[in-house]
Amino acid sequence: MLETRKLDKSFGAIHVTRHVSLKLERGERRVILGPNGAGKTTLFNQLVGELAPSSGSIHLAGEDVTTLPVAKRVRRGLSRSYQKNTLFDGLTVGENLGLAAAVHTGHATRLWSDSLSKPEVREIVAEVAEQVMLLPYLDAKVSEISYGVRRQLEVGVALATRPLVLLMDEPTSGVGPEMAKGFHDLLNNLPRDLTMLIIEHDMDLAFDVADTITVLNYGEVVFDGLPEAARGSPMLKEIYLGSWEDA
Ligand SMILES: Nc1ncnc2c1ncn2[C@@H]1O[C@H](COP(=O)(O)OP(=O)(O)OP(=O)(O)O)[C@@H](O)[C@H]1O
Repeated sequence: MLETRKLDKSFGAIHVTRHVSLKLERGERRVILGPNGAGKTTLFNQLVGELAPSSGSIHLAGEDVTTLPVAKRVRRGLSRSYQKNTLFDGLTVGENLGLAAAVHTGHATRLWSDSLSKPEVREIVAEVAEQVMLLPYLDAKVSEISYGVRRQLEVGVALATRPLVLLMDEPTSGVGPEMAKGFHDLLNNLPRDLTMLIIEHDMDLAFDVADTITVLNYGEVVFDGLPEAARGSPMLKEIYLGSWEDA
């Protein structure tokens, strides 16, 4: 469903992504782990289309999307949720979901209240709000919701485009352990055919959510396999300088 082939990225003399080849099957949930500076965000930015790779290619559902801009990738089914997501603070949770759905379904009009009343848009809002547990907050203004609920809404906005692949960059960063656990449950309850790639620093999320784990170190894939195998790997323990044992 999502594949990278020998992806490389350098910033001048700094080689940040080194021959990264990944292959995610439909419905696979993969977590990309790595210590600070391993190149996780740089890889994420290439996948979403914000950064052009120096060489190599990116494929979505069998098509080469390496040179496609962000919006075109979203239209092809590659959606992302991350802190930089622009939520509209003055609008409600439901309106934010509705606008994302309206743009995706081609119902976006100048008068956005018209767009939101379209049956197809309302249907997506109801479905997504349930998926990301936002039903109690639909009428709340974004400026009034908690940080944790914002993170749920960011995932909801990404899901409102009905993606094939959902990319997330550190979805629980800045969220306390209890809320993070709730967030992991939320991810686990998303439709099984949705392919997910999650960039993460925290190993707890990897073990709670991942079908497969990829570990980057100095821009290179140093592990690619099942969570159980990652847990027992001395090399990975070393990379994480002992923090592995806290997981
Ligand atoms: N635009 C840039 N120009 C130069 N170097 C960069 C640029 N972007 C990233 N780097 C370097 O690439 C390396 C990897 O950075 P990146 O942010 O991708 O790592 P990361 O694994 O996401 O780290 P963290 O967990 O700290 O966010 C770092 O050494 C960083 O300084």
